Amino acid sequence: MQISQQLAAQAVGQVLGGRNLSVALEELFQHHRNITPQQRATSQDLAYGTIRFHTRLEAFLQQLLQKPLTNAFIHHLLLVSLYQLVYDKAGAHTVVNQAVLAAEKSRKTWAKGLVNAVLRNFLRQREALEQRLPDNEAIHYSYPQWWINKLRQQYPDHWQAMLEAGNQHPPMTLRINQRHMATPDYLHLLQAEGWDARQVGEQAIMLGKAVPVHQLPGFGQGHVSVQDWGAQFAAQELDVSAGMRVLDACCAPGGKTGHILELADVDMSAMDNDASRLERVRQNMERLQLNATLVQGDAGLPQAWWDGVPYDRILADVPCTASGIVRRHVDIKWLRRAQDIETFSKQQKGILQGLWRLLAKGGKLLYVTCSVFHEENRQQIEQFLQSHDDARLLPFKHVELTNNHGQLLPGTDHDGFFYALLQKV
Ligand SMILES: C[S@@+](CC[C@H](N)C(=O)[O-])C[C@H]1O[C@@H](n2cnc3c(N)ncnc32)[C@H](O)[C@@H]1O
Repeated sequence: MQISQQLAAQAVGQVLGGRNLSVALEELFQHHRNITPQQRATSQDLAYGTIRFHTRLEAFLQQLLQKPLTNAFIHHLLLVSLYQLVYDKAGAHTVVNQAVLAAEKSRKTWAKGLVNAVLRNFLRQREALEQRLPDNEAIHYSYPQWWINKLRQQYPDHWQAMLEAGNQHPPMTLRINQRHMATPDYLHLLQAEGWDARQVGEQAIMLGKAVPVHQLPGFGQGHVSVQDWGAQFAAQELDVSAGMRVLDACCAPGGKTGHILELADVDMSAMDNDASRLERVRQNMERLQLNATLVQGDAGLPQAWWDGVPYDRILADVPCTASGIVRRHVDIKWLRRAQDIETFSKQQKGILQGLWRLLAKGGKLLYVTCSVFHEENRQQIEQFLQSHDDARLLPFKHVELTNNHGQLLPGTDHDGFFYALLQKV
């Protein structure tokens, strides 16, 4: 556990310094190639959990320190250990002993005693410390205050549930490749092997417990992919049929590209501006045994890559704040700044306008974000409709989208997404 606490503490430090969590962890694992898969998984769990509840853990720690702690590693090691003591199932004494050993390795003579004292004090006074936590929303929910304020203002009836949904462990949801197998058949196969699984959507099965993908029956043969149920609405709403010319703009890593191609034999162009992410699309198409023409380019500047033939369907899964998927990308809470919303919103506007010109008359464009902020979603579409007489908004197939004007609120069964289906008239 000690090495996992140590790596998690380093990763937490990097995220609080502005780095992406998965990149930070990957780099640490590269430097510690001898750790076991179990230690790797534990490091990841501890880093994710500590980042998820950072504000609350910091508030506990501040009550336990007599003077400010200047050593960043020890500070983050204490946060990770507190996370374990508050939220994790590991035994309290093991957590403390291992943290003390990790502190000893830092070669600071004072650190061992301090870590021991802080964590044991926490165990002794836990209830009192909990009661003395400041009555403050940012600490209660563990989100930046600007984020809480924005959700409260935009979702007066749902903001608390949305904040709490973002602090849950995300479910692992599968998409069954209809070209290979019907969803109920794959579910029977899983259940016959004793898996805890249930069907949640037409092609979606949710697992009771996350597993490494290579353990999924038929993963290598392309029978199944991992994709949140809410993300699976995209291919279904796009309303594709055989022979259509389809553009999946902003496609990488190709989750939705694969789904569209599983549903219909379309002529698919999959584009993204990031070459390394396009490579992942290529690998995914290979695994699924599907064909797409991969294009590298800027979706907002189609003159550089478009061949001039209009598309029947366009999927615009635009870059966004990702505020609807914080339970999967916990670092987003701390990496985003309020002003990023405007930057994304401008970029989204440019992409939407650029792509609209490529759509055939009568064709449909599905605009998608994994955000819950109105500026990127309903306000973006309202402005687009005001400035484009040739665009009309179409109704959805999914009642979950109809209920909330295209905004899928994050909940137990899916992440938060926004959808708008536009037709060129
Ligand atoms: C939300 S992700 C797409 C997820 C993908 N549709 C899927 O379902 O797997 C957004 C993608 O947009 C790409 N991107 C960002 N800005 C872009 C631009 N100006 N032109 C094209 N792609 C862009 C990013 O590289 C990223 O892969």
